[in-house]
Amino acid sequence: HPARLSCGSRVLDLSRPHVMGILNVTPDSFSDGGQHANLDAALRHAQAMVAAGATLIDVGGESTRPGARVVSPLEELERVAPVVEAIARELDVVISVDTSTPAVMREAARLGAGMINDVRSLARDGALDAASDSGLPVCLMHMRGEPADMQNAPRYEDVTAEVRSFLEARMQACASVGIGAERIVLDPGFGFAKTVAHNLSLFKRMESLHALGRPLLVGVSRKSMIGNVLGRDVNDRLYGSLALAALAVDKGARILRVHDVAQTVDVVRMIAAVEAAE
Ligand SMILES: Nc1nc2[nH]c(SCC(=O)O)nc2c(=O)[nH]1
Repeated sequence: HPARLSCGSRVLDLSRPHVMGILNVTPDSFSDGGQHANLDAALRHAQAMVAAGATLIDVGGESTRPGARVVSPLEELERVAPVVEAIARELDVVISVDTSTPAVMREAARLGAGMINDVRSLARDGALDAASDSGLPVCLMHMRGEPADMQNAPRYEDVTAEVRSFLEARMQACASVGIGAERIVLDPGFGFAKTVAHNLSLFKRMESLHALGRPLLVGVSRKSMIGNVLGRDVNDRLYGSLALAALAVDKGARILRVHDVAQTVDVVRMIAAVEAAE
């Protein structure tokens, strides 16, 4: 696949792996300061991740963790818009907006976002049109149901085959509103409507998704698939996250969505050094 992804005013060279830093602007990730303090803290966090080598920052205003409560579009917009505007003004980085809400997609694109990252693959009313109108690239991710119920005994015959056909179908939905394949990034959706066994099998077989001909984004950082295997809680999953980051790059993933940017950048750099050797 052509490795250049045009992200608004910037171009990402996806012939090599990139690290996407996670910037949660949900209340549970906020300090208890006021809105301004939180905006300042968010901008400083983004700045640190860019300094550490992140070439994308993923700004999310709605927690999509299992059981997360629903956020109103207005509330989500009030959290996300100021942060996108500040990063677009202050930093040289591709801003990905992690949202399923059409109004948030439109406003973020207007404020300088360079990519739409929708865990619901543009399923909500108006999302396909909002993404199409934005002109931005879109990450399509596999998920079933909603965070409130997606982990209730998910079942698959062949999880990788079903994820692949889901993503294929969403690519066709995108094509039907003029979002060409060249604007698509694909994501298996680790941790969304999947058991640990499903996640590990999907990870092992993720290379079959290359048949769809689009770059892969992988988000496994600090997730429960690591916690379950290692028996570690969320703040002790760095080593497991780095192991999977290395494996994902080895399997051809081109965007790694992570919390621990500096550490993951070192993993990517070591792999690049080996690949560049004689
Ligand atoms: N594209 C994409 N977006 C995401 N947003 C989250 S939120 C849950 C968490 O970080 O634990 N995960 C993902 C992911 O895996 N892929």
